[in-house]
Amino acid sequence: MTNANAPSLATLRERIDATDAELLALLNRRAALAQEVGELKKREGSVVFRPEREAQVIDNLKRRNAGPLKADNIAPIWREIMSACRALETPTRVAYLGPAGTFSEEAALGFFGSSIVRVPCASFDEVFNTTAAGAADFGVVAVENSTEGGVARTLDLFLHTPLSIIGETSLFVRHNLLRKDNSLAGIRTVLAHPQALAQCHEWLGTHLPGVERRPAASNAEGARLAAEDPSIAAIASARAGSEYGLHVVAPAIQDDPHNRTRFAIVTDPRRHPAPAASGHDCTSLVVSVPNQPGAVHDLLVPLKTHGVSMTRFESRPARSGQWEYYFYIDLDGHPDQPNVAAALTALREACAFFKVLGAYPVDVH
Ligand SMILES: O=C(O)C(=O)C[C@]1(C(=O)O)C=C[C@@H](O)C=C1
Repeated sequence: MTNANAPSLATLRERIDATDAELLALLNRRAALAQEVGELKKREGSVVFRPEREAQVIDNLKRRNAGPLKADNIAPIWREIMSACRALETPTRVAYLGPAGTFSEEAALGFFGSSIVRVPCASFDEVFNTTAAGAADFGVVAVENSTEGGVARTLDLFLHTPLSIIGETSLFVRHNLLRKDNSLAGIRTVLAHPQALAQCHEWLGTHLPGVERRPAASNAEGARLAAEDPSIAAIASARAGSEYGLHVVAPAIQDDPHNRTRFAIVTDPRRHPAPAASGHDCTSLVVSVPNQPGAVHDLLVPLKTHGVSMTRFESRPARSGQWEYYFYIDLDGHPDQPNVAAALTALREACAFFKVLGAYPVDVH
């Protein structure tokens, strides 16, 4: 059915062009304001990136959104806008596990937007070291996966690093089998990061039984090598596939269709102070308790007493050979809140080892 009174395609496009011109003028007005903010911060000697402010901007807009734009589209659009505005104030150098095409890179772009200076690294250790040495302003590291649990190396590095967490972001992780030839026949080796091999364990057992599974430094590194040798298949993102010119031989091969990975954003607290409270924050700590009866129970008492919710509790061996553990704990709230501050003080007293890894706005979608 056609409506004789409905505007034509040409008319609608003219209106879109006019609206885009208005949007462009508004975006430039916003960019000029951000430049002024940048100059003010330079005079004050304060840092440019304010994750709590960016979280609040997105939160406010989501609340005001009258549609038809979907609420889920607000965060990605404004992250890009703020990324472009931030870049006018100062460049943001971000270290992550490379090479191009990794999920870590996707997480970095999702959190900071695309107006960043990319600093791809060969390992999680290198991400920490590069950021601590000041060659990057921020690092992005995988912390936990919904299928595989905690990322052991990152958790171990958190123990002694001078860096703090200032943000988090999570990604839906869809793995694909990538190869130079568009078939499963003749694959002799599957290359991927050990986490990805584990997340696709069942699929590999069913579809490529007996094929060697070899760990790679990253999925994208596996894809790069698969582009050089048709007997190698890689498990990586579709983005990595296009980056290295590979076919998606089998899409979405992760055993859990809801597979997600959570990333932490780290920085040097001497150069970038902790984010102020945003109103919707998380505080991450790592603690150990004396190896005696009731010690873990005692750890939880201050949280109950002060009404602080725990959103994550994970243990890692302390490597003392004594069955001692470090506990990685996420609390709901920010140390600026009196009940959270009181719970932290009580916890510090109950623990043999106590380190606040950071307090930061929870991921906003
Ligand atoms: O409000 C600020 O502090 C700004 O610098 C502006 C702005 C923005 O574009 O809205 C940009 C960078 C900061 O991370 C936060 C917000």
